Amino acid sequence: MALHHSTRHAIHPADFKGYDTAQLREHFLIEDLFQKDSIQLTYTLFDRLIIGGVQPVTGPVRLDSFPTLRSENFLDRREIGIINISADSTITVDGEEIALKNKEALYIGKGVREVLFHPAANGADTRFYFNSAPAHHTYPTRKVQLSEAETVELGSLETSNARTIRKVLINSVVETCQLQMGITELKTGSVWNTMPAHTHDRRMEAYFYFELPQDQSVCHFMGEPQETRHLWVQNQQAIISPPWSIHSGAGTSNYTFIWGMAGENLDYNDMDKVATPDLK
Ligand SMILES: O=C(O)C(=O)C[C@H](O)C(=O)CO
Ligand SMILES: [Zn+2]
Repeated sequence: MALHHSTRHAIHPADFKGYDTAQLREHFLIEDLFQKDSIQLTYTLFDRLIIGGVQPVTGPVRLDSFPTLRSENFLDRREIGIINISADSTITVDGEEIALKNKEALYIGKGVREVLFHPAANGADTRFYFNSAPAHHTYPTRKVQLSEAETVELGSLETSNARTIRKVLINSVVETCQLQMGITELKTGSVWNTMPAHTHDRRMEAYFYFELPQDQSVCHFMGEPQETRHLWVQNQQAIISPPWSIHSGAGTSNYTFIWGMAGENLDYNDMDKVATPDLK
């Protein structure tokens, strides 16, 4: 089976305070999301979100179940949101072929039996990033184009945080049980995402950084607002953000990232913002 999985446990913020660099990276950074012809996934016990990457090269890659799920099919009790971060390609959902251009998203509801990720027809590099959460209702499979996303412009060049937030899988656009996903693009010259920072105790979140130019990195900040730590993140790596943690980063250049959330509600604006001078 071309699927590699690992589990990350939920961490108490009092323990988090004592972690050194290696422990922070072991528990919160996902470094290896793409391997030829396989699915690489991390099952986190924060809201049981699965964070994964698929890189089909020589043929289709099937989204198989794995022992942790104890279900016949991956989506027997789950929903999934997939974003194409590469060349135009296709995904087959129970026999129906769906074409996805770069940055287009696909929501697949609970109960689908077979999902196949196909390499691009012209042999171009093909990569899909996905988040999956437990689901208790079946909502229809739906492709979402970037033009359909709820889009907001935030920040400014003066504060180095001018960015476009595209809420792609959000309840004003598509029905989901608990998943929300979107794409935030930093403008040239802007480096700070999610500043002012926030927490949302009702939801955990994952950030996947990409389109980071070669030799550039993002310094990601996490932790309770008065007890923050940082991790250096490279292109196409992801961070698990517990509900009690801020999630904000500054790059050595601009970049793009996909955010995904699961938890208690579907209210994107349910955030506890932290005034920047209060961060420690
Ligand atoms: O740059 C931002 O601000 C974001 O993209 C924020 C995320 O969407 C988020 O943290 C949602 O809770
Ligand atoms: Zn957030």
